[in-house]
Order: sequence, then structure tokens, then C-alpha cells
Amino acid sequence: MLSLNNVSVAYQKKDAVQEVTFELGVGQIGCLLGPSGCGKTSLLRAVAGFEKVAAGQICLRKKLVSAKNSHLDPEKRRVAVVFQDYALFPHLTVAQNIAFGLHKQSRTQKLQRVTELLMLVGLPGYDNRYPHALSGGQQQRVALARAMAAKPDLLLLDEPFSSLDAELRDELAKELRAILKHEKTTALMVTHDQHEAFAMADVIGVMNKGRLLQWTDAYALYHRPANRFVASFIGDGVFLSATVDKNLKLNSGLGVFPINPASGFKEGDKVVFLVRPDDIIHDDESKTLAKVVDRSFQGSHILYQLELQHLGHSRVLCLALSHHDHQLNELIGIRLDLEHLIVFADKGDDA
Ligand SMILES: Nc1ncnc2c1ncn2[C@@H]1O[C@H](COP(=O)(O)OP(=O)(O)OP(=O)(O)O)[C@@H](O)[C@H]1O
Repeated sequence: MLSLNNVSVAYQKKDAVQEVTFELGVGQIGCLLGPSGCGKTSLLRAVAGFEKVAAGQICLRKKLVSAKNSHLDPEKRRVAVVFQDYALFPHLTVAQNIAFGLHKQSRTQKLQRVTELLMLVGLPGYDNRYPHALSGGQQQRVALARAMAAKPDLLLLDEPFSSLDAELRDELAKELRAILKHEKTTALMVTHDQHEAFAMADVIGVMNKGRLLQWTDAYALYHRPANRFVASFIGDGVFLSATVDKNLKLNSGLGVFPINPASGFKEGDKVVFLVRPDDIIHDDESKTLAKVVDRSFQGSHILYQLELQHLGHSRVLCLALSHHDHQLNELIGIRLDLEHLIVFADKGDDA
């Protein structure tokens, strides 16, 4: 449906997006995720046709829509955009807002589609309200209904929940996914919030400094991050240092772990390996002790920050059931339970 091949976007000859390549299939929901300024909005705007590409190609339905010397106008792309500030027309009712893009349809057809969409976004009967009489979440639902009204081939969503409070954001993200799946809409969203990306997307692209570092599903991003940036950006975790021994094992001070020979590491290599909060198991029987230096109560769990005094005071996170209630400075038993080792060369951030 959507394919990008080595796309770069530049402002005054300075690259904001560099050589991005990915594909999004029909009915898939993709998400561009990354820190502020990484280029995700620029990339989304290039797909919409609001920005020209400096290099590479964008194809929609196998048709070239953007290249260095060719550019199809946004209104000819059959693409709809939902912006973060809703941008509803204040002087039009909800029904008129939704029907705005339905030019060639009869009155009855318009009415039918508006009713169907209001039902879908959970606002039946809101036809005659004006935007000012709606909550933020309701306005965003109407904006979504308006964008979907004409059944675009591709829906683009630019931080669609950023002005809503956290609880509503999670709820809407799940609802929105269900709506898009129901309508079989292909969508590409931009966010800097990984929980939103996890709740919404089939496939997530992590960006940093204008580059797409990995394009895959949430599970693979978490368990098989392509590099250090992705590993630290997705989920919580810390890197511990170690040296590869002669048996191609990592002696971490928390246990000995074999390294996959295919990874190319050899004896003496300095590496870092990722330890997630759920890899550190609190175990009273363990002889490895760590000092509680911080704790945050999360209801069912407590997230502890622990200092490993036998490992140069490195710190790790440990997610323990909350009836294991330990105080600051207490020493508690831990063991490392790594499903699989995520290890990178120790040469700083390679993103
Ligand atoms: N119209 C513009 N003119 C010049 N530079 C721009 C323009 N728009 C964006 N940039 C620059 O391009 C880079 C990428 O910006 P972009 O808005 O795409 O990032 P982003 O990841 O969406 O960030 P945010 O999450 O903060 O919106 C930034 O360095 C930004 O300053």
C-alpha cells in the first residue's frame, strides 16, 4: 500500500530525514516512534505530500507520488490526516464536520455515513452539537470520523492523542485501533509515546536523528532491538559492562551467559548487555545482594532501583510483586534470569 525507498527530507539543504525505507501493507497500522526532533513529523508530512522529498521515492498503491523531480499534490493522494489539535470547523455541527469531505454523495448517502461513523466512534446522537460543546476526547473522535468519512486509502495521524490526559489517551488508542481494524483502514501514526505505539500499531519504526533504526513489531523491538538506541528507548533497562571470556561466555558478576557465536564477538571484547527490570528476580534465597537505592510503588508491583555493590556500584531495576516491601538502604537477594542475551559492543551509543 505504502512504500518508502531511501526517502530524505531536507529544510534549507539540511537533512531532517535521511534515507528511510519501509513498507506498510493494506490494512496495517504503522507507527513512527522517536524522541522530539527525530524527523517523524517531517516524514509523515512527506507521505501526505505537504513536504517534497530531497531524495528517494514514496509510492502509494504502487504509484509513485513523491520523488526528487515529481510530486503529486496532497489532495490527489487519497490520504487523510488527523492532526494533534483536531482542527474541527467551529461554525459547523458535528454532522457537518464529518460530511465535509463527502462531495459527490447524495444527502441520504452522507447522512448514512455520518450516522455509521458516529456510531463507530461512540458518539451516536451527537450530530447537531457544535465542537465547543464537546470534550477534548469527543472532539478527537469527531476529527477521526471526519478523516475516515471518505474512506481514504491511507490515514495519517500526527500525535493524535497528545493534548488528552494519560488515561483517556490509553483508552482512545485502543478504541482507535479497533475502529481502524473494523474499517480495514491502512494508517500511519506519529508519536513519541511508546505505550501509545504498543497499543495501536502492528508495526513500529523507531527513529533517531532523522534515521529509521528498526521497523518491526513491538515484541521484536523489545526482545530483539537492533542497536543500543532502540534497546534503551524501548522499555526500561540498563546496560551492564562485561568482557567476553575464552569460552565465548559473558561473566557478568550476576551469572555466566553464553554468547551466540554468530554475533561475531571474540575473547577479550568489551561489551554491554541489557538488563530489564523483569530480568532481575528478587529472591531471598540468593547470595547475591543488592542495596535498595530507590523505589516506586506501582500498585501490584514495586519498581526498585538497586545498587550492585560488588559490581562497581552499577545500578539495575527490579520489578517485584508489591508484597515484597523493602525500604531504602536494605540489602535484598536477587538473581538474574535472562531469557536471551541482548549484547552490543561497548563503544558508546551506536544509534
Ligand atoms: N519547516 C521547517 N523548517 C526548518 N526546519 C524544520 C522544519 N520543520 C522541522 N524542522 C527541523 O527538522 C527536524 C525534524 O523535525 P520534526 O518536526 O520532523 O521532528 P519530530 O520528530 O516530529 O519532532 P516532535 O516530536 O518534536 O514534533 C528538527 O531538527 C526540526 O527543527
